Amino acid sequence: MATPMPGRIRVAAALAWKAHPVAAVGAAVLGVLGGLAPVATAWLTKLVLDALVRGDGFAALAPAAGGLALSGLAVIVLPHVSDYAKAQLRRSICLLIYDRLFRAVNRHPGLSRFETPGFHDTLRLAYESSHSAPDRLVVGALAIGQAVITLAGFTVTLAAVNPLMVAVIVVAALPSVRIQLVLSRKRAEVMWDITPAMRRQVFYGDLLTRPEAAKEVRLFGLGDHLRERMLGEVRGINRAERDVDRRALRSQGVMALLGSAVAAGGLLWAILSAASGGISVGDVTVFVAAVAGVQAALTAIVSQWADVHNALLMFGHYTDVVAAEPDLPVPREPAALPALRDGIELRDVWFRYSEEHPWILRGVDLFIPSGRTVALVGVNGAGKSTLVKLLCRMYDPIRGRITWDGVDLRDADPADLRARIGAVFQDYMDYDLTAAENILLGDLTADGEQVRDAARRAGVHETVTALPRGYDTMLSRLFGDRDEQAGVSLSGGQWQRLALARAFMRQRQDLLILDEPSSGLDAQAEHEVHTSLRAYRGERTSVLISHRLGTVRAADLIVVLSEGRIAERGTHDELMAMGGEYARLFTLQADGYATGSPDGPEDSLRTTTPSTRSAGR
Ligand SMILES: Nc1ncnc2c1ncn2[C@@H]1O[C@H](COP(=O)(O)OP(=O)(O)OP(=O)(O)O)[C@@H](O)[C@H]1O
Repeated sequence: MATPMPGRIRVAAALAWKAHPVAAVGAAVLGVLGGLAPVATAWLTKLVLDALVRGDGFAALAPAAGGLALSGLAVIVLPHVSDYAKAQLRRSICLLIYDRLFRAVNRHPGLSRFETPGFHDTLRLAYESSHSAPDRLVVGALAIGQAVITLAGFTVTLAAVNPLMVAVIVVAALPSVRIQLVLSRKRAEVMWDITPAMRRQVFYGDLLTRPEAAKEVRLFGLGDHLRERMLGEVRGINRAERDVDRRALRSQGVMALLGSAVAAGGLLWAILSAASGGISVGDVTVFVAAVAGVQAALTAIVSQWADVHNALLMFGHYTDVVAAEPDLPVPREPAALPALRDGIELRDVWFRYSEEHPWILRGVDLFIPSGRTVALVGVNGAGKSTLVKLLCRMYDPIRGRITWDGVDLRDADPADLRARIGAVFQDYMDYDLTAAENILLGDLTADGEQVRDAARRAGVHETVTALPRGYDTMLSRLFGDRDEQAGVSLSGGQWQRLALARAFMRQRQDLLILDEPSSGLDAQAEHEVHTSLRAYRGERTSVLISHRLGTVRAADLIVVLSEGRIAERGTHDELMAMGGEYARLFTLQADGYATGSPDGPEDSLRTTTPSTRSAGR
């Protein structure tokens, strides 16, 4: 739910105070002095001029002249000091707000928030505006404070010379205030409306620039098509922004004309009054300064207020993200999750990604005994990866429950659960970091020996040591050392082995989840990895997903998922004897190898296998 405006102001003020109290107070004090300086200058100028006209001696003039020199100095110096304090404040707020924003993002233990477009847009706007919105809020509020002080000083000044003029200027400024507020709301609305287009623009831009996409973009000749689509988005964004700018230009132009007419009328009155002896020459100068000062202060207040208002609207995205409840409920006192003894049980588990999506799992009952290997097989979209995401508690079942030795996963802290799990997902990550860091991310507390050990087990140690800088080689074409060494990129299968090594880093793991762990490996490598995995799995509980049925035949239990339901279960021999879907698929693959069919085992599976991630690299 959106945080109300007063709440946002409170949050922004608290942020400024927390970020840098000295800079915040300094900026406020400098703002007050900066607001008073022009008024003091105008008054002192009047005093000096009137004294000169009266023919007073230097002694009588000296205090006012000295004061004038000082206030002139203040008018020149204060803005610089104030800018320094505000910049200091801005940097500190930026640091603090990034910290809070990403803490809030990390508070969501599950995935659902990241897959909700609305939240995604809010997050993006919060991130993009977080380095500017709070700063604009605080700096804008300080500028308003300063302008209010100047306004008050000049209003009193003006009232002393011509009270009617005060009323005329204020009334003339009122429509401008209203217009600025409407405009700032409109700008925030436009910003929200164009966010999806901006996301698409970034997406197309990424496709045109990312090395991963460059291959297909060239192969299919997509460059111009993608460029056009990106430009289409930019044109749409520009149109929306231009419409608001035009509105602003029209209304602000009218307001500027009105202000000039009022100022010209005032000047005429002052000159005529001075000519007829109604007011002094000093009064004319102070009057002219006051009219300009009041108008400038009102303009500053109005435009700053519009900016503050707009920043408040944008800041609302930050407060929304920070206030959002975790996507999965985490109990205050989570149940302990000791090492797995009996097993993990899914009892009548139903799941869909949202109410708009179809059911993906429909009443799954499954027991994964401790120390055993359970293989999940089934056609594309059967729900295998979804099931393992539920095991990691990336989502909670909509109905039914999953228990870990009898403890409902909903009662556990997801962090405790994940500390007990090692996993390689089908869509594992390649990190643009060094080879060692790519593995170390599996357990940040580990040392170099553990990293090498995991690499050996995943069969990637030799590959890594052969790299230009061994484990310290940057595995990135984007972030290589500019002068010395271009980054190195690995093959799909090598990346996959690194992901395996990362999963092996979890020392306390009780459950090993392998979702297509060898999809990108050559036959020899696949054989080695599976031998190594079998040895490594040892007594560990593991869940293995693979479309290559030869790799799952040794599993203690093979489960065939079909349209979210368990269609068959048993050992390889039992399922073959049953003569159902598993037997059909297995025979299809085996025949492909045996007959050397031109369709081959891989092709015969193409109706059922996913296009693996590495295949796309
Ligand atoms: N984040 C998501 N949001 C919405 N739908 C999703 C999401 N992830 C998966 N799905 C849908 O859920 C269904 C099951 O997907 P899942 O990845 O679990 O299948 P799978 O059995 O692992 O398939 P594959 O063999 O192709 O990897 C698919 O229809 C997919 O479109």
